[in-house]
Amino acid sequence: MAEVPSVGTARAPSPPSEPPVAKKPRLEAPEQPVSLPVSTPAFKTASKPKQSKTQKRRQQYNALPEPCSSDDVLWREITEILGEEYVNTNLAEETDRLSPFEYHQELEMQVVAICSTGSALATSTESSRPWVVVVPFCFPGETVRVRVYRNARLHSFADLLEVVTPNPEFRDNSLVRCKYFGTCAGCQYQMVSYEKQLDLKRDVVVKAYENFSNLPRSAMPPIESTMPSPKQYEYRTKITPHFEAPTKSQVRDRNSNNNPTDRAERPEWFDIGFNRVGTHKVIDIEDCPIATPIIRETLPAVRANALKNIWTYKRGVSLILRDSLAPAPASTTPADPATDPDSEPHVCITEHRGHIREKVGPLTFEYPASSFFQNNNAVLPSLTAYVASRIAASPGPAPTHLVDAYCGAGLFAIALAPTFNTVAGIELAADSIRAATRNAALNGLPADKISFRAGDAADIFAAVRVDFPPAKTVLVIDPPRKGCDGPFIEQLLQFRAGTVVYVSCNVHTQARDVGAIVNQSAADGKGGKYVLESLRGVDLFPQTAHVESVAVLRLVGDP
Ligand SMILES: C[S@@+](CC[C@H](N)C(=O)[O-])C[C@H]1O[C@@H](n2cnc3c(N)ncnc32)[C@H](O)[C@@H]1O
Repeated sequence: MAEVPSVGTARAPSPPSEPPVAKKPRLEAPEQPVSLPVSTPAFKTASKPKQSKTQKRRQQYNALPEPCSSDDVLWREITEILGEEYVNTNLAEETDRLSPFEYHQELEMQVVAICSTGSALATSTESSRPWVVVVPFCFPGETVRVRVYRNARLHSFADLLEVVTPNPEFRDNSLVRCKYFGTCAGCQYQMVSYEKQLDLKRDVVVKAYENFSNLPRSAMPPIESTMPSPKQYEYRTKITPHFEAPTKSQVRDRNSNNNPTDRAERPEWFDIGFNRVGTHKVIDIEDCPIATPIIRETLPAVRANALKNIWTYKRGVSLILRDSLAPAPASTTPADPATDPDSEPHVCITEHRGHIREKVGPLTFEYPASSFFQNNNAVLPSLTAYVASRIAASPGPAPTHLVDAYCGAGLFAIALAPTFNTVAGIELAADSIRAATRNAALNGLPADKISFRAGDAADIFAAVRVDFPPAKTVLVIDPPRKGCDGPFIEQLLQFRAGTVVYVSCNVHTQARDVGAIVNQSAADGKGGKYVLESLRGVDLFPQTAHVESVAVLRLVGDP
């Protein structure tokens, strides 16, 4: 028997089944991907009659998951296991919520697949009907004992109780380095060799493009092996442990207790850390081995301080611990390209209003602690070098102009700038734009070569239309998890940059957007069409199921 993570606390039972009110949607593939908001209607729709809360809840209960959401990713993989016909029949006959399993029923199951969310999908030959059970921390080929804690549409969620038959192809429990692994929701794969983790992440990219891009296989390039992170532990440069404030009754209890010794102790309800797997409940975490050394060293003091002040908090708090290089003696001096970031002294910034300084290869970046920057510094030199190499592989004349949409503090714009004549970046967050402008100067890039503006990403096209020759322009896009919106894709197709590099922290919305760009460019008759030239996952978060992805699109044919 393999050692298994401890089981979570008892969970609330599933909500009672509500009678469905509307016919359920079927699963037939839509002619156009349902999720593409590529054109917004030019007309105003009639205002809908107001719904009661119950009606809204019923509608949500009956609706299929929002396209490209993690529920949707799970749902598609469940459908693949059960078969579309079976799923459609159950939806039509409204038998999709008739679970064969009771709340807290214990079962032995066979794991048949690993889902892109990192959980395993299991079935049982003893089940009275085909049904999938979603279980964390196990792998295909394993027999596991589980306890059901929630029933949903044609699937249930369960805690792992025991791995009855482990699969050594995936599992080596001696690799686990964290005492919270199996309870904390942060990591999924500590018991998997790093090589295998990279393979699992490649599979996520493959499945994302199969399920969400609406592209035929012939339009997909061979998907490269996942780019590894040089550090597999102690890489995370930012963590945000959180805790709940005391409730009114906890405050009352404390005030009625006159014993000062008791008052000084840690209240038994006080937990500070990350969520317990499968819940929104915080568990107490004293150390996080994927965080950088300075963050691990600082965490005990930050926890102690939160505990000292716990009775002053009125609502839950999310703390921040961010790794930074110690402030430069004079931060306006250009970065010393020879210095290795690991050999410089680090500090941990715990103030949202603090400032971070970070080196990516020879480049220096400074930005406010509360704003976005990639959380794995160790892999950034390989990531930016890979993007540069894909751009350089352009078959035509070398590109001269670069647009960095969703540019944050200027990571890609600044790292790629040396081979371009002119660079423009755009970003919604004004403080990130101020940081990007300053970072360009810090790295010796003149303002007449590189400029940044605050605004919606779609606005960049109006700004560069006159001066940037589309065929010699590279467009880098790195949007948030929800991907690009319709107006942005419309503008992108209108502008038709020679190369588009799409960097993404959500390969599912990336697949949807890339599919839209490829398919629409072939159909809109505006000259040239985009082909997906390369696709590669990048591991920014070892030990977790998360994968980032870089897709390169090239405009081919006469523009
Ligand atoms: C995944 S981050 C990438 C940042 C940057 N490329 C980097 O690697 O550091 C996405 C960025 O998009 C910005 N953003 C979100 N919505 C946006 C929009 N509609 N237009 C422009 N920027 C946006 C966010 O503020 C965030 O900085």
